[in-house]
Amino acid sequence: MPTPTRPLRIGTRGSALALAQAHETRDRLMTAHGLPADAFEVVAIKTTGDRVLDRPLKEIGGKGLFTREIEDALMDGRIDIAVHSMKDMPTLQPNGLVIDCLLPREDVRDAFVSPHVASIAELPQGAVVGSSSLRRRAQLAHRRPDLQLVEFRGNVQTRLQKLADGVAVATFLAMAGLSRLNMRHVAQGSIAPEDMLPAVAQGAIGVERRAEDHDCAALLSAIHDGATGLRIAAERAFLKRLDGSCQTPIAGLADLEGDTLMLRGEILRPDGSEVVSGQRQGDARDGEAMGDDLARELLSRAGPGFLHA
Ligand SMILES: NCc1[nH]cc(CCC(=O)O)c1CC(=O)O
Repeated sequence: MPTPTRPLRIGTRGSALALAQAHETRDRLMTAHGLPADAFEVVAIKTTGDRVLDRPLKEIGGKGLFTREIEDALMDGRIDIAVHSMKDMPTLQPNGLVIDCLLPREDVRDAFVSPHVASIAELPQGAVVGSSSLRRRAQLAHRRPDLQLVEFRGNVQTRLQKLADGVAVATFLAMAGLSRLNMRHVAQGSIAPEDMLPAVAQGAIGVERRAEDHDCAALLSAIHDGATGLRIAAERAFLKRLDGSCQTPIAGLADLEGDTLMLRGEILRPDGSEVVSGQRQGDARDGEAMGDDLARELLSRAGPGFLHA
């Protein structure tokens, strides 16, 4: 809890997007509780994922590449809360930490980004596309096996520079990240979920705290978005059953209409040669069971070895 003598320390990664997300969290807390900006302090923390830029993420391996150091700081009391892209979060939090505060979700779609080409359909035969996301690579390879995929890591500016340098003719980014950076204009367009199902929890920000920190729990409950919470719970239950390692292309999206939740999910072979997809619809309160059940269905239809072949 912020006091006149000690501001509430908000931990996050140091990237422009992470800082924008931390500031959004701070602004929502200020508004909800009538607190001044100096009741908060944003603390930037470097993670392994930020440090190692010369290798594909799947090679560095391990879960929580972008989160471990931040969770350590939270457990040690060096920060009071941590702001995360839920897309990057492992499905289980370490003992003693909880995420029960989700901010209202941004645009869930992927953006098609290219200086020269308007859409996936208009990419010339054999064009070079940059992406380090296993999901996006597999989805694209499935739809356009002719395209050539190259690894593309780094922050948004780095990736745009690579496009300007001609390393690739197009890439993909989350619309949510571009929106939060006021950079939607760099996208040629957004891709409908029917054409490219987003990553589980894409566009959602979660705020993590120590489980026993009841002051922070009370502070955060005022900015929790219930609808986002229900959607993310269903999507992450789906992911958890699949035990989405970083090696597995998985996509999932839940939508809410009133009390009805619709969940779509898919798993792919990394080379895009096969996709298994399905959906569930039901009462939003059963979202986690739906996610688990859909994952079981996809696993059994895919057969043994699909995810790790
Ligand atoms: N894996 C990196 C990452 N984690 C969250 C976002 C974007 C913001 C979001 O999805 O909430 C991104 C970058 C991207 O996919 O373009």
